[in-house]
Amino acid sequence: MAYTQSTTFLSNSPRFPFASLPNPSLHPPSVTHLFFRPLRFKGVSVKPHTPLYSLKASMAETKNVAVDVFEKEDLAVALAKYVADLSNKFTAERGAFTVCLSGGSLINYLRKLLEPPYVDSLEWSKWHVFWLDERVVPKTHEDSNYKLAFDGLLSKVPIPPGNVYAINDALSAEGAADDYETCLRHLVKSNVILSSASGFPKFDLQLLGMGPDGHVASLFPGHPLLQENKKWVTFIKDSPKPPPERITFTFPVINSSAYAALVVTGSGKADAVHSVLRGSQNSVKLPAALVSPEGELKWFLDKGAASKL
Ligand SMILES: O=C1O[C@H](COP(=O)(O)O)[C@@H](O)[C@H](O)[C@H]1O
Repeated sequence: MAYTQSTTFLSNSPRFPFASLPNPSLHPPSVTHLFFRPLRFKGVSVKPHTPLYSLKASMAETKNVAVDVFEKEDLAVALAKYVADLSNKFTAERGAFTVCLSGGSLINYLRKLLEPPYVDSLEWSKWHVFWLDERVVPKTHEDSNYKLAFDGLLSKVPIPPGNVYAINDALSAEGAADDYETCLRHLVKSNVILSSASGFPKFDLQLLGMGPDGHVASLFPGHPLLQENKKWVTFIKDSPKPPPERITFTFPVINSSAYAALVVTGSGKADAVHSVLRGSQNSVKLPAALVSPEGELKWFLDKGAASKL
């Protein structure tokens, strides 16, 4: 017998040494465990892209949240499939796929897109790539989110250069934010980016990371920018994480997207993950808890990030 769905097996298995396996009786009513996926054992590795376990969370503001926990390598496989499926869906439906990247660890987790079957089969020419946030540094600087994505992904796939919308690095933070918003408004007018009923741009997919403090894009805990509800793109000059000057999408833009994924790994983020997914309704919300897209939100966690759930 190579399969099991028993939580007892998982708890006892040396391969899956969860200190705190999800226990439905411990959860607030807002988070319910749906099921444990079948896992193979006896020397056979976990099926590619099979989550170790999945949670379904219905957070206050978000109707549709899924949380999958993976071995690190499986996370990259699953994320590639998720992005590829959405690329296929949107390119078939409307001949374009608008995808927004974050910086940080996310880019490395997209690496499987550079392998078969995706590298040769995706309609890269129909991709339009944007950034949720960018540091106000030259594009050649080590801190540049553009450089990170270019070196790790974009330079290796045939996306037309004109479809890669980098932030203007010759401008001040304020100027670059205004310039990027103008660019987005133009692309909404020309129907490259769809428009949501609320009037904000509706990207097909936004790929977010989360810092150990719970920040997403360049929206940091307790910062007044969390309340910005008019601008599409704004700037920050006092980012608690260096470099201090950045531009960032605002929450109304993040939350207008059709699909959003939060890719979070490492035990250093376990407290923030716990606060976002298990925090009480009355507690102060970390920025990641304010991610609430019109469409679907999916969390990709590794065991470390999920270790306090
Ligand atoms: O500064 C930033 O940090 C976040 C999180 O990065 P990670 O390395 O902890 O995953 C990232 O999503 C954001 O784009 C970046 O500017």
